[in-house]
Parts: sequence; C-alpha cells; structure tokens
Amino acid sequence: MTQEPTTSPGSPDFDADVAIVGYGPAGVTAATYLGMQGVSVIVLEKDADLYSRARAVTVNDWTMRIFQDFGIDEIVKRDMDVARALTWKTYDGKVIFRLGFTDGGLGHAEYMIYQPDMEREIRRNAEQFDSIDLRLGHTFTGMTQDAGGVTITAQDTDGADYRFRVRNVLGTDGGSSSVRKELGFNMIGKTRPRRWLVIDGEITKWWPECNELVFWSDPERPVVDIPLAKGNHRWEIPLQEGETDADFDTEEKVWARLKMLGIDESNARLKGWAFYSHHLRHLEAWRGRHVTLIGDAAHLMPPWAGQGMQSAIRDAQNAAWKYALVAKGLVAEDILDTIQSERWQHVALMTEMTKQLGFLIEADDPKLIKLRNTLGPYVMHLPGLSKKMLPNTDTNRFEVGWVTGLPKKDNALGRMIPQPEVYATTGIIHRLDDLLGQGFFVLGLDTDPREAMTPEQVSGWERLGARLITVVASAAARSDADTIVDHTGTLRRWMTKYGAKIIVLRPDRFVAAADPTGLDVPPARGNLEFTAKHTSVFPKNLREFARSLRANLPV
Ligand SMILES: O=C(O)CCc1cccc(O)c1
Repeated sequence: MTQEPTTSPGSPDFDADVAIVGYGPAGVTAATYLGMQGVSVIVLEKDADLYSRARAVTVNDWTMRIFQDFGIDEIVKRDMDVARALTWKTYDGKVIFRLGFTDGGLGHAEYMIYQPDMEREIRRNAEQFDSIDLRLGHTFTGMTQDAGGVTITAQDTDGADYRFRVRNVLGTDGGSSSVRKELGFNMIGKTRPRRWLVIDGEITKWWPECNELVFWSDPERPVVDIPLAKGNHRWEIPLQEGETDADFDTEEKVWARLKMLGIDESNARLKGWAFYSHHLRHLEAWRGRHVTLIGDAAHLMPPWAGQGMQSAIRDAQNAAWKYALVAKGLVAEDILDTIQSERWQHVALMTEMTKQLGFLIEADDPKLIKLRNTLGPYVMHLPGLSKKMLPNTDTNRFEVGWVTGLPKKDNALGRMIPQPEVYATTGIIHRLDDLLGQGFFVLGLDTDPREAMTPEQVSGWERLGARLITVVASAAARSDADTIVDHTGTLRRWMTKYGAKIIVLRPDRFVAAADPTGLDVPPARGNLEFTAKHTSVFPKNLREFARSLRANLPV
C-alpha cells in the first residue's frame, strides 16, 4: 500500500524538515540536537530493537561534552569506567609501549563503556522531544530528489509501503548504508586481509590485568584485551594463517582460544562472538544535493583507537546545527558542504592514528617486531607523545570549513574552546557549557562585544541567535546578566594565546570567527572557496592532507 504524503503544521509542503535514516549513536545524536531546536525530524530505523551487542568500547572528552549538551553526561557516566592508558605488552610481562590519556581541558575524562547501556540512555533521553517522529522497524527503500527536497519511500513494520517528503536527509545507516547505495556513491579504500574474532564476555572472577586495556603484542597470539564497563570484557583476536570463521563455530572452540590466554569458565561467562574484517574506506563526496552521509556510511576505520563510533557522533554534532540553521531558513543549504570539509580532516587523522596503533599489534615481520620491542620502551617516554598520538584539543581542530578567514597555527579559528569552570551573577560555579547552554556565543575578553564589533556584525550573529558575553577575571570588574567570570583564567590564557579579544563560538563550541582575522558571519560555504586559493597553506585535496598527516606522526 502506498500512502500519500501527509503535511505537517509549519511546513505545508513537507512531512518534516529532516529525515534521518539509521538510529545508531550518530542518528540519535543528530536527532537529539535537532529535537532540542524543535526541528521536525522523521527517523527511519530498520531494526525494531536496540542492537544488543557491544561494538564501540570507549568515549573520550569530546563525546562526553556532546552528552553534556544533552544533560546526560552524569547519567551515562554511571555505566562507564574511567580509562587510564593503552598498554602494549608481551606475554612475559614486558611493557613495550604505553600511552596514558591526558586531560585535554574539555572538562571530561576518557571512559570505557558498555555500548548497549550507553545507547539505551541516549535513546531514552531523545524520547522527550515532540519534534522527533521515531519509526523503529521501518525500512528505507528509496528516494527521489528534486529542487525543493526529497521524497522518501519506506516500509513500515507490517511491510506496507509508504512515502513522505522532507527538505533534507541525513544518512546515518552505517557501513552497509542503503542511502549511500541509493545515491550511487561508492567508497574508496581498502579492506585489510586479516579477519578478527571478537569475543564478548562477562567477568565472574577477577584475574590479573582484567581492568587493564592491553594490546598483547605477540606474533603468535596477538590479542586486544579490553575491559568494558560494568564487568563486561572483550577480546579481539586476529585469525591466524589458514584459520576461518568455521574454526570458531562452537562455544567449545571459542573457549579453547580464550584458554590459551589463561581465561576459562571460572573467570568469565561467554556472551557471544562475531567476526569482523577491518575497512579503511571513505567516500570522496559525502553530500549529494539534499542528502549528506555521515559516520560509517561515509567512512570506515579499524577499531584500535576506539574512534569509529565517536567519529560518527562528532559528524552528527557537526551536521545537526547546520541542518537546524537550514531548516530555519537562516543559512543557505551550501553550508552542508562544510560538514565533510570540517569533519574529514579529523576523521583522516583518527584513521591514520588507528593504523599506527594497529601496527603495534598486528606486526608480524620479525624485524619490525624486534624494532618495535626495542624502541617502544624508549619512544613511549618522549615528552608529549600521547598528545601527538591520541585525540586532543589540538587535533580536534579543522581548517577548511565554516569560519571567517584562514585558520593558522597562531589563531583560534576552527579550534574547540576548552571547558573551564566559570560563574555568573549568582556566583554559582558551573562548567562553561552548562552556563552558556546551546547556540552561538560572542565572547569578549574584558570587552563588551557590542563595542568592538560593527552593528552589521552584531546583527548578523544575533540573527543566528547569538548571545553577546563579556568575560572578566573577577566579579569586581563587572557583574550583569551578560558577564561570565573566568576565575581560573583558562579562557583568558586561551584567548590571549591565540591573540583574540573577541571570539564567536558555534553551537559545537568551535570558533567560527575571531579578531583580528574578522568578525563577520562566514558565507554559507565558509572558507571553502577561499582556502582553494591558498594551496601553499592547504593541500590541494584532503587525501593529500591525510598522507601528510601520516608522514608527521611519530611512529
Ligand atoms: O581495539 C579496540 O576495539 C579499541 C581499543 C581502545 C579502547 C579505548 C581507547 C582506545 O584508544 C582504544
């Protein structure tokens, strides 16, 4: 049966402003941000129930900052354990490499998670938004695009066909994305030849190292040994030459492999196992007219740095506020091109970093192993190594996107602002984001932004809903509703480091504009055109950029 499109109040030609296809962590993140803005969303998710197996294992400070936006960081944390380090060890106990997680200044730690619990919580939170029309068990079957929008065809839980119409679509339907297939977009890249057996269990009796994240680095028995939250545990084991999935088709055979690691039925309960091939693939273009693909639908990386799901969540954050501006008619749809340009830089870096970490476990050439085991213990003491090798505030940066001007080493453009504690007129201490809330903010250091900006700049940002705020060192300097007190001096040091008295923050906490580079609202495509002319500063294309990042990594 084909139902005719219905109309929704507020947008007579559309059933909703946005369709989200896929309700994994990226889909929920995007839907939540849009729901918070009252933007109407139809979500299609083919599975009726939450996927019960853990896939992602960790979240870092940026992802937690997103959950803080949702007001649920303290809630999800109850089901998480703080992660401290990644350690590569040999079975005789020698530590060949160790990377500690450092405080990136974003206001959160790194956590080990149990994905089904985390997902249940973010889904539960999203239920509060009336503008989200969640259709679980509904399958996306196709779409047609025209100048005004997209008509989507879908199947409901009874298998009945129907269609509806939206302005824009966000494809968050994972590695096997139907939206991507419908667009006819193909990913480029490689699939690694090794197949991995991934075993999930629950600890029933403690064993040494059961709470340590260890990459057992042995050519015969390499294992990624991961303590998940709440007593859950995961072992990632590459299949050896000649082994196939069929060699692990019974519990007995899976136990036999675990027993080689010293784990048996007295230590753990087996919850399940699966086989994975690791992909290094991405789309050259994420956007096709009114449709943008993000997360695994646009890029795939191996798991060793715990960055796959998190990259998808960050893509969703980046996309959602832009989709909201477009839905409200505040910025031209061209802004959607900056989702890829901004996010690809970070995704490429995370992919390269993952490959480097993978080398430390997958190496099977005896010469390389010798080199790794000899040099690793020295290299790991190099100052600043974990800052180089793990995601942090410096690498969170983007250079090509929705900013006014050209991001450079010594300016604030495209950087995520740290999150110190601050207070306002009540004197109650808050984390910065909690005090600000969602939206655009113009921050003036000891300066009322209105006095430092042109009336056009002020009205341009206010049109996007910006609040103008003066940042002072102490309440004695000034105290009114538009003042925040940076009593730790963190914002002052950060802005001063980048030579800015005024910065404009986007809803994702990245700097869109700053003095002295310029305080105008960026054009819809930001500096995309502008950077193309600056090939001496920016590589000709982003693949080349990823290659240069790889060359600059320390191992
Ligand atoms: O191999 C995996 O699945 C991820 C291991 C991991 C966990 C936590 C942090 C991190 O950087 C990597």
